[in-house]
Amino acid sequence: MPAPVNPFKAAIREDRFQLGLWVALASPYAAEVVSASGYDWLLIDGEHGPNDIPLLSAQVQAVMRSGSHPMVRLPCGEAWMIKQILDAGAQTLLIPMVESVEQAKALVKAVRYPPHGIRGVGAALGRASEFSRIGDYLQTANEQVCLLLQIESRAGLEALDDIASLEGVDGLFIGPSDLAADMGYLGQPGHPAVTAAITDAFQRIAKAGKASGIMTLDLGQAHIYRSLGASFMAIGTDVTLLVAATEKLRSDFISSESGSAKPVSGY
Ligand SMILES: O=C(O)C(=O)C[C@H](O)[C@@H](O)CO
Repeated sequence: MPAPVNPFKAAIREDRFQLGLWVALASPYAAEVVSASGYDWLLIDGEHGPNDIPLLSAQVQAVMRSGSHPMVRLPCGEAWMIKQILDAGAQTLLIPMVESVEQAKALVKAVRYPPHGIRGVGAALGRASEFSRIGDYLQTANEQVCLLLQIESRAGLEALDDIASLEGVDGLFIGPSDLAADMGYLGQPGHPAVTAAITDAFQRIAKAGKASGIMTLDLGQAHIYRSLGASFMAIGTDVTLLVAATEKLRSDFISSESGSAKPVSGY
């Protein structure tokens, strides 16, 4: 019995667009709630969400029961973190702030078993092999791991062609917020200079035959990125959606109250 097929990796290989959502509440319960909302993938954010490996693993577990595919962003590309989260059952990893082909080569090795990599052999203890019930896991796991690297600085853009050309790199995700910051446009991910850099990056990623990913909270920008050829894209986050929905509900109630009603306390 082989390792489970990675549906996200299969989809981007067949150039089927994948729509995603950012999950940063660091709650398996909240991740499970969102996982039934119909998104192709959910990014479980270990970089900006207050997550550790056990919590990331619990969210992977919660999401796997739904139709969404869990994509885990680690805080950085440490081989021991990669080993633990792959053994815990994650199949798709997003690694932030990749800025050199040497860094990318090390990450490809970290997600692969020898002789093609350095991933430690211990999945028999983890959900990845269904706790050793998948007999052929070691021989079939490499093919089902999807490695996505973040290009989000001028150095990353400089190294993009070499990184994209690497066998074992399945896609590149452009981080518009950090790229804007590095380019001198902190807080302006939609700045024309940033969009121009993203456009060029998408063209180079496509030329290398790899998938291109991005995220935005602005639907207008999302359609621009789609027109530029984004293969996978997140269009919101659980945190910002929760803030917006709760504040709107309160505001709607207050504005819908008739003048005679006793005012709600606190406003
Ligand atoms: O640089 C970016 O943009 C990203 O990598 C995405 C952000 O980290 C995400 O947290 C939304 O702000």
